[in-house]
Amino acid sequence: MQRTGQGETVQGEEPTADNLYDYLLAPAARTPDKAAVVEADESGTLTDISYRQLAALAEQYTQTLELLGLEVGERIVVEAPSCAAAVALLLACSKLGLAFVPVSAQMPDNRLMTILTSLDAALYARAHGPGRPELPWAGGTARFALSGLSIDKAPARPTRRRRNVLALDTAYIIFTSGSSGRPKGVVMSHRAIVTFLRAVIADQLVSQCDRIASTSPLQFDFALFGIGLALGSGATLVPVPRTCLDSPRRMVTFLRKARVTQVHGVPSLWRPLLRHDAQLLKQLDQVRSVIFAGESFPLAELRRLQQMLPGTRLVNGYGATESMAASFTEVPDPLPAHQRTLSIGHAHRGAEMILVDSAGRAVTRPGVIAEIYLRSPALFSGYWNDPAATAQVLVPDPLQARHGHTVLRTGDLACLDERGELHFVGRADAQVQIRGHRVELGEVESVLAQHPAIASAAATLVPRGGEHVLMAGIVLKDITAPFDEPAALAHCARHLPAYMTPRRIRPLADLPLTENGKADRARLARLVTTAA
Ligand SMILES: Nc1ncnc2c1ncn2[C@@H]1O[C@H](COS(=O)(=O)NC(=O)C[C@H](N)c2ccccc2)[C@@H](O)[C@H]1O
Repeated sequence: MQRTGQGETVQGEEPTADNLYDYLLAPAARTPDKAAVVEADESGTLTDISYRQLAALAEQYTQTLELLGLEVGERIVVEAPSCAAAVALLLACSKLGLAFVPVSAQMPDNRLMTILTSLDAALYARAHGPGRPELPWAGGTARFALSGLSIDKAPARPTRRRRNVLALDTAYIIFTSGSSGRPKGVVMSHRAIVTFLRAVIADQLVSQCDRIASTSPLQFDFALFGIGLALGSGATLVPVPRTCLDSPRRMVTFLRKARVTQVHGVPSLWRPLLRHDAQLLKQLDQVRSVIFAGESFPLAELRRLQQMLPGTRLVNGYGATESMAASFTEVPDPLPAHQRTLSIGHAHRGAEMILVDSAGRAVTRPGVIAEIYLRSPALFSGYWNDPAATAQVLVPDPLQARHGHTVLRTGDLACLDERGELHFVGRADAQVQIRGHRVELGEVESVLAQHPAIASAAATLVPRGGEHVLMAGIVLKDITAPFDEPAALAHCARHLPAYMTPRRIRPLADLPLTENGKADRARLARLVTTAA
């Protein structure tokens, strides 16, 4: 449907431009009464929001936002859990060409202020609930819920010049902490995200009968992936309330009650279940597939998960926010006993991952570690207001420089196996040099996790007397058992060269995690240092 510029649409015609609103609400025409999003309230009561109801809520939000006369490209910062109202606000922003910038209620005030200020956001909209009384934000503010969107303070903005929303316009911006620590805004256009979703849905990752449980906070694009996969395929999104994630029993009870068939989550989502209540996993007989992403799934834990979910397809979703993702690879069932690394396979339809060495040459021989470059039509537009950082990662295609293509330099290291599939090795910047040797922290962690008494492990470097020493934190399978550090160190010495053996190994109650549920090596370094 062609937009007249006033935001109206001429009914009947297929949308010409890629737009996330048109793409995600297409099922509303075919199956209006089908559940689009399952809402859980505090008491745990589940309510279905149909595609028709979601479209109506999005329309209601659109009308309220339209009165503000915001120009295409203005930024709306949205503080909410993954829920129907947040999805409706994402749709309303997409329809008006406003950039949806999700943040979580757990984000510290100063980081939120940094994001609001660097974006010069037009509006800071938060889902109903306890606010942030001390937030010194002088811009536009709003609150929203299933009942509607109310503007508390209108932004002072020049009126909209009324132009169409283009496929190149920004659909959303995700802030990642980035290894440098300074938050970078990953700007994704409508064309990038719709192209990506069309490709992965064409790769049969989901069927429209699926009920997809999403467990990541909205500020993590794994949550947006769940929204896109569910609605783009006409399936049903089931956001899992944070309160259900802290207890294995509550999580399993929720997944069963919501009749979930596909579960999305980072590897650490499964750790408490695997450690304390693995038997509960047998109750998830309706779960047909699990998609994990964000970091390598420790193989010992992955094997255990596979045993407890017989017949369930486990999919390794690899990629970066700068392209949403790159590949989805089914874990072989059973995972061969000798396998030490996980395959990240081949890129999704329409994209290609290539290995490039430090001299800019393609690596095609198996077993050679080199950097992954991603060729794809679904790449991000750039980092918000940071052309220098953008130029570091959106680089000329090293294998076809003259064509003018730009490719994504992922900063990830991988190597090819005999079948031409890529295996993830680690982050180039997590590669550490110890006494002149290159050390893969991931390799130290996987050796530690093979120790019979150790459930999971994380390694990091801590400054010590002018140099950096390798330290490790571990979680015991039996936290009541005394930890035999010399035995664990001897285990490492048997499997690793001396320079890769940790100086100390510290037992911890849990491995520290980032807000997105990944191993937090910076926090680990502080923990193991103080414990020393
Ligand atoms: N399956 C992996 N094995 C091993 N290292 C990994 C893996 N998935 C990421 N990573 C790492 O995480 C980095 C990207 O981090 S990120 O930008 O925060 N994005 C994510 O973690 C999630 C990603 N956008 C995504 C969203 C939705 C579906 C799949 C993937 C990658 O460059 C890898 O280093």
